[in-house]
Amino acid sequence: MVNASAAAICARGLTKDYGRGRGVFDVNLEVAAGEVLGFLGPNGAGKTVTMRHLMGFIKPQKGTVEILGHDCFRERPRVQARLGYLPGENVCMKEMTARSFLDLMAGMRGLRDRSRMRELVDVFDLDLGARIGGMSKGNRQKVAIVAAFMARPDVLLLDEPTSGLDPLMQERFLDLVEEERTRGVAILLSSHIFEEVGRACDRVAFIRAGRVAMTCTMDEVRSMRSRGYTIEFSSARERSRWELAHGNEPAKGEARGVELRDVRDVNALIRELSFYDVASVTSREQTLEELFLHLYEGDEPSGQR
Ligand SMILES: Nc1ncnc2c1ncn2[C@@H]1O[C@H](COP(=O)(O)OP(=O)(O)OP(=O)(O)O)[C@@H](O)[C@H]1O
Repeated sequence: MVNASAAAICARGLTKDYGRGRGVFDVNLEVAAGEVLGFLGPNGAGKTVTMRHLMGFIKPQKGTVEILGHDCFRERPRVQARLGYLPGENVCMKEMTARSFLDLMAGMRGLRDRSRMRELVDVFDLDLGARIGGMSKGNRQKVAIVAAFMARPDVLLLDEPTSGLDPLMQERFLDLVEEERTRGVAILLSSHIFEEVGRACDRVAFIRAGRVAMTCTMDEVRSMRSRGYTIEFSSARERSRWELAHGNEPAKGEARGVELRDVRDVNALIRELSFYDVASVTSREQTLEELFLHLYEGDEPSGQR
């Protein structure tokens, strides 16, 4: 079990400038034991560079990166002995079978107890006799997952972990993350899949152009989310009346529905609708994707109603 007192994963002021605006700049991250931090951001934002620093592969230009209180670069063997890393790019050796690759990785880690490896092979329905080079992307990803989790690490760095997995295997993977979190593991999970982050993570850090633009808890995310409403008027004429009152050109045809996004004040909406003949109102919560879209697009948050 991990010591729960200090942050298990900690980056402070992490900077690596590759020139022309590429790299990571003054990145601060903390993940506690038993916590899953989602790491979201567009392509090239700096997620993998940050993870590779945490793995001790790269020396920070400025700032510090520590895992379980140890400097990731200077104390690399000590740090790596306690963490599991699932790289975004799969680097399994192609000529080996899954069994020989996992045996090699276990040997390198000095892992004697192979019971967890066998459990994970069963969970992910992995064919140990298959040659890695002949595997599908998803099956290669399963090999990498078993390799990352089999030593029961205290810290997990997961770079786009479900890429290539089918929906059933994605489910199993998310169950595994939950199990590890309950065991007290600190987990940093980078992803482009908002739904996955919403399900698996306690907090989310959003990185853009190498800088952490926002960090918040999933509870904060939930309270920031607005709701969308679909109003179905009793007739197309009634819908046109609504559109005109809102300065919109009424749509032609017989459609009776109107979509409203980002509704903050539901009472104001209900009061307004009382002047119309409404057939039905249905509501929908803004998705995590819609909430963060402005960060992807580089815009300011869209005006809230
Ligand atoms: N060794 C390197 N030399 C020069 N530039 C690099 C190097 N490694 C990464 N970069 C640049 O740093 C930036 C961040 O890359 P990174 O791989 O961390 O993005 P990412 O957030 O993981 O993106 P993706 O979602 O596409 O995987 C990119 O502009 C990338 O081109």
